[in-house]
Amino acid sequence: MNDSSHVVARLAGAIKRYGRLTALEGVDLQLRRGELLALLGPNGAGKTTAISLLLGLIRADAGMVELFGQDPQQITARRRIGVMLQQAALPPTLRVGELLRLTASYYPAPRALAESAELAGIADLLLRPYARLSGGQQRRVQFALALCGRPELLFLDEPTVGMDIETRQKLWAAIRQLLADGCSVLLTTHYLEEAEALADRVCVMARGRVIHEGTVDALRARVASKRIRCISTLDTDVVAGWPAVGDVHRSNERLHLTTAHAESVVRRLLDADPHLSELEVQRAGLAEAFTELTREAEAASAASRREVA
Ligand SMILES: Nc1ncnc2c1ncn2[C@@H]1O[C@H](COP(=O)(O)OP(=O)(O)OP(=O)(O)O)[C@@H](O)[C@H]1O
Repeated sequence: MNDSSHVVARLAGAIKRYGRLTALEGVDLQLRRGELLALLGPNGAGKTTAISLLLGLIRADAGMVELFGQDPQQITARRRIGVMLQQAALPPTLRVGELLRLTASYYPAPRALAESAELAGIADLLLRPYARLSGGQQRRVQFALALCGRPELLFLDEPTVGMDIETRQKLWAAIRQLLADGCSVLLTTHYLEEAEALADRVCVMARGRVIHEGTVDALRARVASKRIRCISTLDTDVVAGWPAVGDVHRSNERLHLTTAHAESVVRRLLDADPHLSELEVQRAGLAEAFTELTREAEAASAASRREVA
């Protein structure tokens, strides 16, 4: 899988500045055939900028940007991709079916209209004018437009914003089907459960840098925290003073705490409170891992700013 011939999109040392602001500070990123890479990060991290480089919408100030081994502005590379961005400017008077036919006509080997409509779950919307659709329906149409050209690589920038839960899960199922057919997907999302449900790999960005890259499990494992819950009368301030104990709080009779050393903390809890009951230990989810990583990156960046000053 590390063979470079499997790489469909690549940033290497990519730098992008907007005036005095450096939006990307040397970003490396690779997307391989048939995989879904989720690009995560807080607002302003540089995700959209990274995607815009790969789409050829903007140029890097330094570094390498490749789409199928070519300059992203090459039409031969662009014909192999499908794109769903956060904002879509589509002719409002056209009907959904007309929009699909028009978009498919730009591609050399598009899907049949019925297949695209079926995949995106919009078969019942084909005769409706685009502008009259609800926000969630418009997002589904945009998804259909992104996949109608039978792309080898799909860019999905926060695709499920504004969708209800059922629609979101249908879109996830469609994405899984595209992946199974060998399509690669670069997804940005603020919904961590979306990355957890779909991603082969995640790339976490903060302040224009990649601060973590790996599988969802590796990201979780990077954060050693476990959540412990139990019914106990122990004082939260006392427990908070124990070594390796993070946040401690109480809701009614239940004590909640986080720690990187679950075994030793559990032993100590049992020793300190013989009446302790309903003990539960859970590993941290992606949300905790993500929060911890971005907090670390913030702290490191604040420290380097202090050094410079
Ligand atoms: N055209 C532009 N002109 C000036 N600054 C820009 C421009 N586009 C982006 N930026 C800045 O570059 C940085 C990265 O922005 P970007 O949109 O890539 O972040 P993002 O990770 O996609 O954020 P979000 O999650 O909010 O969509 C931000 O500080 C943003 O304000």
